[in-house]
Amino acid sequence: MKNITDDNKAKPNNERFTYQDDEVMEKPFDWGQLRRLSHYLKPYTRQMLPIIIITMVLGTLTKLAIPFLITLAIDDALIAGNSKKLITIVCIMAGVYIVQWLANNYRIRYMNNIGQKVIYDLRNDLFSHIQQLSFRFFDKRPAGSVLVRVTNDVNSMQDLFTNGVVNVLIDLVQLLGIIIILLSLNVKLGLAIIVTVPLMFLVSTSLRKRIRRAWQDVRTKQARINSHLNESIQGIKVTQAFTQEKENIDYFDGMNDVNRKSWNNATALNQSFGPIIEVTGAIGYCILFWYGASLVQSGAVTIGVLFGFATYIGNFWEPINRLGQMYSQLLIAMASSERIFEFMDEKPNVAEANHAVKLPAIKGNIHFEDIVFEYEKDRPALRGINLKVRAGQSVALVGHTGSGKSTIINLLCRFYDPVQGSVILDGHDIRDVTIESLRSQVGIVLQDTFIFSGTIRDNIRFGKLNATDEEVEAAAKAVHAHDFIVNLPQGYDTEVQERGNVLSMGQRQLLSFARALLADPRVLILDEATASIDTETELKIQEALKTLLQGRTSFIIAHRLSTIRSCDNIVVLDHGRIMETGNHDQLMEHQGIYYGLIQAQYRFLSEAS
Ligand SMILES: Nc1ncnc2c1ncn2[C@@H]1O[C@H](COP(=O)(O)OP(=O)(O)OP(=O)(O)O)[C@@H](O)[C@H]1O
Repeated sequence: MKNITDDNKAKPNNERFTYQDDEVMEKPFDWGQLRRLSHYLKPYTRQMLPIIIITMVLGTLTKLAIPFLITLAIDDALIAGNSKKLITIVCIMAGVYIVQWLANNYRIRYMNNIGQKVIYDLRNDLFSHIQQLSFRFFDKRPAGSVLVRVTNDVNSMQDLFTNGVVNVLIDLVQLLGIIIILLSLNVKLGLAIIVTVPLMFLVSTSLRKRIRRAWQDVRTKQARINSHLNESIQGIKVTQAFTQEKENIDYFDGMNDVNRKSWNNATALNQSFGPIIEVTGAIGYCILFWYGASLVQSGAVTIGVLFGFATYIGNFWEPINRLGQMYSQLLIAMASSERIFEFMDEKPNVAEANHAVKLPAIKGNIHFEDIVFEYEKDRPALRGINLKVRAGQSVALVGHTGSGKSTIINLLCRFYDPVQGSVILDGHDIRDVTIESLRSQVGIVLQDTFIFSGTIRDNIRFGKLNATDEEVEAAAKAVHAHDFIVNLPQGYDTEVQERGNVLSMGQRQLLSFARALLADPRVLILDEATASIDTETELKIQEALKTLLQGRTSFIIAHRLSTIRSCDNIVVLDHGRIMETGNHDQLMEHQGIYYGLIQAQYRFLSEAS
């Protein structure tokens, strides 16, 4: 195992974890955030209020009644030797306990239900918001860190919403009731005991800040573990292929250990609340029996009142203790809510303009006008791109790796906005139209075909959710996917998993063709779509593509130049600039970069064979 200290244990070669999770550590307690959280309770307040009030009144009254009944039982029944009265009081006490139990039981069940609804709303809001965020947001974050916020962070709100809020109200009312009763039973004795409360608050306040930081630290460490876990599982093939399992295990062990220590630290601090309450409670009892005994001797209070006091004090520390615990819970929830709202406040970089209109059915005329684009400041990925594409034309984008081919496509789909210039589609600047109406008319088959968990049929239907089974099969047949699908154990109903592990690369690409065909877009983008299909399948695909591309504006990024020969226009990119345009014959005649690329590919193929 690596010899690493706690502070840097999880850090070796770990730049990928230095994302914003570390930045929330030093923020002060934010009441605005608490208010914001309370908005989630708002829709249920009307429903909740009567129940809370009734159960609160019942719970408080019954709680306060017991010590009072004990005082009566001792002074008026036991000492006075009135057994009939004693039986009556005991029966009333039993009734009071039953009412108390029923009220609490109902409240807990009811609040659990409301709490779950709030969590459901919060999680849905967060998920919906994340769905709207732009590629830039995901470029900056490992998938695991996003995952943690939707799962762990939302979960940690559970306690706050299920019982926390109501318990605080009940405890505060109970506390107030007990203080009033203690003072009305005997002012001096009451004051002597209540005086211990500020002492307790003083000590516990100093703990609060540390506890809050400790829980934030736990969340950060957990987020790192989840991020790493996510990467490890996604990259397991690479890890095993490079026999890096041991390295990975050691690395994980380091993170896991740091997480354990961070958790221990937070819970230890949390636990220190309990003893503070106990010690203060013990001081209260000492005062009661020391000072109370002298009051009994002088006849200022009865023995019954002293016992009543003792029971009230028991009940007095209980809500204070719970309030302390609740405070810790609140701090945990605050740490998580900061992280949740940080995402919620994230604005999509590619935002829909207020004046955005629905893009009408397009023909597919596209104009890239003086485009400059950079992913990172001062590192342009595209410079001065001017390109006109007529409706129905097929355009091939070629160039060395990193020359900007995919970036052009990213701008056309409005995954990013250009730093300068505009993309004009049928006379509309694409920033002036709704994103949904734009993307629904631009189909894309990405290099990295993503297969969702579900059936093959569902995966094809992703292109058009209301497509009939016949339409799904027709699309599959058109791209020659039907044959392999019907040979699967359950045909179109075969379940595939995330990343499509039961399918070969070629099969996945065929599925994504079917998906794109079903969507029937006016503009179709194929990003290296034929790169991993064998020669026989490729011939089939070429046939299908002819039909698929018919009458659509299409962009094809293919490294194998043989596949784009028949394109109407070939655009050669280099370092983010357009260097040449023309059809195959024109560019070959020109003997420029394209010619060089073709020569190089021929040389490579003949050397390989
Ligand atoms: N998300 C990103 N964040 C930062 N830089 C990026 C990002 N995506 C691409 N780049 C950079 O932008 C430049 C153009 O990348 P692009 O993906 O468009 O190239 P490409 O021609 O499609 O390459 P390839 O043929 O390898 O797919 C490259 O220098 C690349 O490193």
